[in-house]
Amino acid sequence: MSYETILAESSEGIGTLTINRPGALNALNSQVLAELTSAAEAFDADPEVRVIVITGNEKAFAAGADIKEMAEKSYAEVYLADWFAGWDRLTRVRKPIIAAVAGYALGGGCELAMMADFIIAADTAKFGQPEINLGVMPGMGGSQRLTRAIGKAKAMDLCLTGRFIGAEEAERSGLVARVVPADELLAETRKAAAGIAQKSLLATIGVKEAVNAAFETTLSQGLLFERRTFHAAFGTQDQKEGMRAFSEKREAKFTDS
Ligand SMILES: CC(C)=CC(=O)SCCNC(=O)CCNC(=O)[C@H](O)C(C)(C)COP(=O)(O)OP(=O)(O)OC[C@H]1O[C@@H](n2cnc3c(N)ncnc32)[C@H](O)[C@@H]1OP(=O)(O)O
Repeated sequence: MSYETILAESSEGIGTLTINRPGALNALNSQVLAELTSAAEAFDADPEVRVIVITGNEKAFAAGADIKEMAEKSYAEVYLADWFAGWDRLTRVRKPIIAAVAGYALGGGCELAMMADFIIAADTAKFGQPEINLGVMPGMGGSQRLTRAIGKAKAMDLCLTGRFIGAEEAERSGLVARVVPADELLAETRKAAAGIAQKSLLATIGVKEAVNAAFETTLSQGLLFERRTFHAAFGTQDQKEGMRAFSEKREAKFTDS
């Protein structure tokens, strides 16, 4: 499958999606939405792919939803088309997704990064929700995911002032999992992805579902979900292999069974 606004390639169990609209700082238009979500779904269905990486270029992960595409839309148009609802497709991908962010991750770009399971940021990364400067507000999850990630005070600060934060503040705030030198971003992200790709896919999907459940359920429901998912692991060959390999002091060879 070939795409115009993204590059999709896979090797060694890692599917990489690179947003490719450099002239517009990777602004997320409808075509990017359609292509990125379709490509992510294709990787999700591809047995050769075990982890997905979403990235941009050194100047921008994505400088937001495409302002020029939206500017003249009416309320009826965006409401009836349920503008941005299509991004929910990405959050239904079951395999782990890592966002590798360098440069600007603003508005929809920051929101896209937060749809990933975790973010690895270059020291050049700049995050923000500047929609307020355009007379609107976040619309791809910023008011919800940012608040859950960094708490009310900081989310209010970013969404109300529109200020940008650097990678270090983003890591301190809990938005970003790790910060790495810009020229090592892709190598470090691939290293993290390769490590995850070695694990049992049954276990990685279990982890993803359980951690995400923490945002959707009460503590007691979440703990029960975690425990039942943990119990289910004992029905897999991968649990036997993982625990035997430990006792036999060797690397486990998981078979996703
Ligand atoms: C509304 C919702 C729900 C979500 C959103 O995401 S709204 C968008 C939020 N993002 C922003 O408001 C950021 C907009 N961009 C900027 O403020 C600046 O581009 C910058 C600070 C990120 C970088 O400034 P710089 O001077 O380095 O680069 P520019 O000359 O401004 O940009 C280069 C080129 O890219 C086009 N561009 C940048 N961002 C967008 C965008 N979000 N949508 C559409 N186009 C964008 C910019 O117009 C310029 O292209 P032209 O030279 O052809 O005008």
